Amino acid sequence: MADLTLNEKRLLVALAPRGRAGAVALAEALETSEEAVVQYAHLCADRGLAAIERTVTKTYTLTPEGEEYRRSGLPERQMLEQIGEGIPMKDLQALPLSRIGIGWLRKKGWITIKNGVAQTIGEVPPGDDEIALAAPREGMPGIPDLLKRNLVVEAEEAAYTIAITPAGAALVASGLDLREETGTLTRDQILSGSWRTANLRRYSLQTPPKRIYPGKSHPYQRIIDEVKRILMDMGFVEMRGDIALSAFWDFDALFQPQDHPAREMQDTFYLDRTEPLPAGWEGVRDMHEHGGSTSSIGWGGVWEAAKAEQCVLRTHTTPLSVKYLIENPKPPVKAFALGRVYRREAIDPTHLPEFEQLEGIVMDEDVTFRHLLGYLREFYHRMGFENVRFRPGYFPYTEPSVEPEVWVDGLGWVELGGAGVFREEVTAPWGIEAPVLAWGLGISRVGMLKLGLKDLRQLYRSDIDWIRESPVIGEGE
Ligand SMILES: N[C@@H](Cc1ccccc1)C(=O)O
Repeated sequence: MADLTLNEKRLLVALAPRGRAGAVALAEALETSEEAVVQYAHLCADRGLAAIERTVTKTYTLTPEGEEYRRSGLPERQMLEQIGEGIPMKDLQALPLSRIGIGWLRKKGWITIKNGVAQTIGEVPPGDDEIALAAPREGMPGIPDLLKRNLVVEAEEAAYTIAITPAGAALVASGLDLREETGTLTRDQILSGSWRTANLRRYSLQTPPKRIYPGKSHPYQRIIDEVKRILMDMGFVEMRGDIALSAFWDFDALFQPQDHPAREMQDTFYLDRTEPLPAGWEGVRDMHEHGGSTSSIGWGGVWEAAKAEQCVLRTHTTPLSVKYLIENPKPPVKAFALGRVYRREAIDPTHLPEFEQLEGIVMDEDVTFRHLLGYLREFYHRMGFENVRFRPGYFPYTEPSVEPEVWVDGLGWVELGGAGVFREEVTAPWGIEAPVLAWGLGISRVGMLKLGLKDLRQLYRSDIDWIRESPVIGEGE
């Protein structure tokens, strides 16, 4: 029994001659608290050296009202003493305490009422309630009534009795080392060599340690970091940009017609501000109106600068790609952005008005649609999604376009965004000539799936228990 500490040994030694004793008495003998004794006893009990018995006693304290009645008698008793043999009801009602007393007098059958006169039944010995009120103790028959009348309150008190087991007694009989224990060695003890003779406290390998929760980032942030890491591993550089930008960048530069439904107020958050059009905007206007100098015929109609100048909260991260390509028009380009986007969605378990998108572009002399599918498949594989498939899609800025889907057990195919090859209508106004593969993928959905959540909103919670218990994802941690 090397792993008993001095405290448990002392408890056993104190217990041995008595066999069994109350924790309070033991605490006195060991000059410690009752709680400490119970704690040591539990450690002994775990090793089969002692047994603990817990008895709960109920105690009763009088309420102020109960205290008063204990002194002067219950209202019905006080009244009974005043009425004598008989009393007209209205005189009875005029007596002090009558509001409480009359009801009880009748209920207990101490009076009967005939023709407006209350008649007593003579002397009544104290009832169970009165006996209990004098000195309430557990088990008295009058207690429930006193509780109901709110004259006493009940409390529970636990008392512990500890008994030594034969194994415990044998251990004590075999002699226990009761020298002071050393928990942590000091420098002096090491230098002087006195550690050799010190009674070192042993480690208990059976006792489960207290759980500790070191600081860690939010589970969703971990996934975002993981996604960024994967893209960087795949050779992409990160692009960043503003959350608020003009509709020119969010829509027009992406060849989204000015009457496109996604541009409506009910789908997009418009800001009360405008931004001047950037240099080169005329190319975008021409593209919309007639296809510029390409073979495209554009959307036709008149392109309005005022609509393009309106600022919006970005509805996707794709404008970052166009801006980045304008600054880096020569291949090769491999860039990604992971950021928040905003749409006027009604909130439900799978829709939020703000969420994260992963945007990516690959521009090179001879990249094709097949490379695009390869990149997407590779990305999802690295994210842990084995099965990826592509369905034809439509976006005003890509041709061909696809919607990648991943298979999730229990959910089936889950759609995760869009992708395609940028149309000439997007790239030509800026003199970009090499093909550009592009995608915009919902990352909050991925986060939800990877964290096993059923509701997108849970991603943005800061529920501390959830965060504490959430597993650490990603490598290198
Ligand atoms: N921007 C699109 C996704 C997309 C990006 C790039 C190319 C094609 C599609 C969306 O929000 O859903």
